[in-house]
Order: sequence, then structure tokens, then C-alpha cells
Amino acid sequence: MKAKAFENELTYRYYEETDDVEAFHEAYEDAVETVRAELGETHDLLIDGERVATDAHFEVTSPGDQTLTVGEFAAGDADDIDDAVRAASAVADEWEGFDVADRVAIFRDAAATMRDRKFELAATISLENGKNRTEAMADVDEAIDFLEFYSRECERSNGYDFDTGEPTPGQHTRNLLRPYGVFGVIAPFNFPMAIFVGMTAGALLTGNTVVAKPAESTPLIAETCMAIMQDAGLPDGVLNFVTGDGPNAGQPLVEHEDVAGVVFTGSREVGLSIRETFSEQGKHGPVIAELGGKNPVIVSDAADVDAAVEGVMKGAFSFSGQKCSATSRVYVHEGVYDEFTEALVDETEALVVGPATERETFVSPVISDAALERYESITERAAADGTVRTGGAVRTEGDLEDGRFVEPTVVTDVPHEHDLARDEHFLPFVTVHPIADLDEGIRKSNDSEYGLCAGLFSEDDAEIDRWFDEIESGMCYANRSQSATTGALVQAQPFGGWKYSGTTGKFAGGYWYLQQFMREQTQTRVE
Ligand SMILES: NC(=O)c1ccc[n+]([C@@H]2O[C@H](COP(=O)([O-])OP(=O)(O)OC[C@H]3O[C@@H](n4cnc5c(N)ncnc54)[C@H](O)[C@@H]3O)[C@@H](O)[C@H]2O)c1
Ligand SMILES: N[C@@H](CCC=O)C(=O)O
Repeated sequence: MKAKAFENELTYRYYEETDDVEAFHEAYEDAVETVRAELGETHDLLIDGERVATDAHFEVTSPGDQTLTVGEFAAGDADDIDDAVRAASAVADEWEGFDVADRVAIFRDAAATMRDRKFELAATISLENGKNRTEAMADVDEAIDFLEFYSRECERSNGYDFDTGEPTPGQHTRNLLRPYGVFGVIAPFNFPMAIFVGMTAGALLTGNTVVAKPAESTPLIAETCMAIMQDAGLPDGVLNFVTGDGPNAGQPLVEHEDVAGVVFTGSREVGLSIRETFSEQGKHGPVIAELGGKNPVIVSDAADVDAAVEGVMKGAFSFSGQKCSATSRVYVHEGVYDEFTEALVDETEALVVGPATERETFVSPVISDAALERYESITERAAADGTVRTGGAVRTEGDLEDGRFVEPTVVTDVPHEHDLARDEHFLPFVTVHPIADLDEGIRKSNDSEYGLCAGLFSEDDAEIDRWFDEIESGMCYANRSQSATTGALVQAQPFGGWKYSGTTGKFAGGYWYLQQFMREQTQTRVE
């Protein structure tokens, strides 16, 4: 059955197709200047529609230039979380009672505002989390797509409310999905707009109220999006916003007795600990968690090697590998291993490492000092236990001096069983391994606790069919030179993982996502 067409927001592609790429760059660069001039403010929480100041604050600086203060943000704690959850509980019945058309209208209005302000939003993302301009705009586009797609799905299903008829005379029946109550939304830094907006809208459109906590390194774009949704007409208390860190704001949110469900995207460790907490507390509501990946790509001897090199390079190094979907291990048929590896090294060495806002930059900064230290540690181990074919150094020259810049790194000669090829590093770091045949590639690809994204390069249809059948992965891409494993589009490529890459087996941006935020009820009235 064919799904109803959905038009994705594809901003950069639109400018390319209309032969007006220069206009894209000018609009973005103007927006960077405007946003930069407004950075450095102090930001409060939002609870019950009111701005709430805290005594303690934390500073966020730009990863590409740590002398640039993005802002001072309220350090929310357990008391703030309690106030926010109480506010969300107080309006839960009222919000559930909203007509689905009225809820949808609010989120469509928010999508329209984001569309109008997309260059400002992309510039904010670049300055706050270090994404280059095309990656930042893709983040904005995906947020708009989530709002439009989830709105369409709520409308199409009449808010998941069905008149199930009169099965026997006099029994009038209705089957519907109803919200759980208050949802905690806990977001990661790496898609600070799309994932924050997508999870928040998922919970709210389905009639839950929300307390949202963004990642501590990206509160500004989250606050901007929260304000857009609030201004689009959300009643006070329906969406509450608490900035702060994991232990002091995230953990109390998860543990709060009136929080019925949590939607989380982030590391496996934190996601599983949230599920554990729910289980220990005897909570019955859902923990919808999208977690990490260790995404394999197979390059067969029947591959277009140039396409494979391009796909792996983009999959591994876009946004400096800080994507759960990043290509991180490549299994290459020994017949094309040398050709592939040498070309990958050449292409990687041609990539520009630089500030996110520079036009030529491909490899932008990494998010934190911890990420920088992790890079130093894994590249040292790669040099000791294998061969660093290119990369391996922290870059500090010229205008990179005040940022956290590292070289994209290609490593060979570490065994498939090595930690470097098994653990998620979330950095521009890829290992390449020779294989004898597709069997070995599939076996090694599947030999992982993760199952998020996978790629195959082969011109042989029988190999592709077999790989689709046998690969243990949520997202499977064959011959995708635009990126071997990253860059899913809402509706056509719903995003999620198997095994430890997710807790529910249902994917964001897909047809079975929203139902997770609701529980079923059957009503029978005898007249
Ligand atoms: N599968 C997906 O769709 C997907 C998408 C994006 C990122 N990710 C994963 O996210 C990770 C990177 O993001 P990150 O570094 O922001 O992840 P993280 O787990 O460190 O943090 C995510 C969020 O959890 C909060 N948090 C931390 N400790 C907490 C606790 N004890 N209780 C409650 N909340 C807590 C953080 O403050 C942050 O808001 C990677 O593992 C990546 O693979 C997965
Ligand atoms: N949805 C994004 C990844 C989100 C996680 O980091 C992609 O498809 O690349």
C-alpha cells in the first residue's frame, strides 16, 4: 500500500533547484550577524506560562569560539521540576478536552512561524551547537516536518477516536486512544531543534501536557522553539520549560510521581537508566527512548567504489560524527579494500575543518571538553593498536584557537572485536575492516548491541535483497552516496533503532510514533 505523499521542507535543495544558492548564503550570513549581536542574555524557566528566575545559572559558550557567550541559563532543580509538573498536571484534563482540530491549528501555526524565521533559527543552531549552515538548516527543516506530519496524522485519524458501531443491538461502542497525563521530554544536544520539537509536539498533539528539559549545551534554540509553540496558542501550563543538567533537572523529572511517561533521546546509558527508574517506581507509562548507534556499512566487490567513498565520508564526518546515525565502521570486500581505503583517506584530507558559520566548513567543532578528551583518548588508542590513516589531531591554528576542532579520522588494522569498532564514540572517527564476502560483512554488521542505521554499497540486486532481509537495523540504506547512514526524512524514512538503539521499536517521523504517547480505551454504552 502506498503512503499518502508528504512534502518535506528541503530548504537548501530549494535554493539549489531555483539556481539561487547565493541567496541562501546571504540570508544565512545576515542572520548570523543578527543572532550573534543578541547573544549573552540571561534566560529564565517557563512554568505555568510565567517566566521564573532562579538563583543559580549556567553559562553556555559557542563550541567554535569559547570566548563567545551564548547566554546564561537558569539552573533548574527538583523544586522547579515539582512546580512545573504541578502546573502541567493542573491543566491536563483541560488540554485533553481540546478538540483535535484546535490542537493541530496551534502546531501548524508554530510550523509557519518556524518557516518564516528559518534563517534565524539555523544561525542560532550554528552558534550554539556548532552545526555548519546546511546541517543547521536541515535541523530546522526536520522540526517543521515533524510539526506538519504529526499534525496531519492527528487530523487524519480524527485524534485516534473511532466510532466502532453497534456490534449487538443496543451496545454503542467507541474505541479511542487517550493521553497518559504529564510527559517529561528530555532532549539531546545534537539535533537541538528537530528532536526537541518533534518529541514535544508528539506528546502535546496527543493530548498530554509537558515538562521539557533540553540538553544543557543547547538551551537557547530549545527556548526559542518553546516560545514559538507557546505563542502559537498553547494554554498556560500545557508546555513548561526547565533548563538544567541531567542529575539536577532531568533525574527529578523522571522520578516525579506525577510524571506518567517520558520521551527521551540521548545516550544508551541514560535512556536505560530512565527505563530502570520507571520500573523500580512501578510506573506503567511509557519510556519512549531513542538511543545510540554503531552504524556499519558494507562495501561489496560489486560496489561503485566512488559512490561508497562519498557516502561513507559524508556519513562519518558530517556534523563531526555527532549523530546517532553516523557511519562508524566499514566492512570492505578485500577485492576493493585498498582502492576504497586510499580514496576515503584522500577525500577525508580534502575536507575543510572550521567554524560552523564559515561557508566552506564541512567538519565543524565538537560540542564539549569531554568530547575533545574522548577524541584524544580514542585516537591515541587507535595509533597504539592499529593504523591512523589520516586525522588523529586536535586543531588549534589560526581562527580555530578558541574552539574545539578535531581532524576527521580514518583508522585501519584494528580488529572488528576491538572497543574502537564496538563502542559509540560520537566523534568524526571511522574504522575500516577487510572482509572476504557479504556473509562476513552481514555477520560482523549484526555483531553489535546496537541496531540503528546500516548501509550497503553493491550494484548487485540479489546482494541488496539479501542484505535487506538479514541486516539487524532499523534504518537500512543501499547505495546512498548522499550519506551512507545519515539524513532520514520525516514520513518517507521514519527514524529509530532495534536492539539497544531504542526501547519501543517504533520510529520518530513515522506512522506508528504518536500512538505510543496514548493508551487505549474502549467505551460501551448500552441504550
Ligand atoms: N536514536 C536517536 O534517534 C538519537 C538521536 C540523537 C542522539 N542520540 C544519542 O544521543 C547521544 C548524544 O546526545 P547527548 O550527549 O545529549 O546524550 P545524553 O544522554 O548525555 O543527554 C541527553 C539528555 O539527557 C539528560 N540527562 C543526563 N543524565 C540524565 C539523568 N540521569 N536523568 C535524566 N536526564 C538526564 C541530559 O541533560 C540531556 O538533556 C548519543 O548516544 C546519540 O547516539 C540518539
Ligand atoms: N535523524 C538523524 C539522526 C538523529 C540522531 O542523531 C539522521 O537521520 O541522520
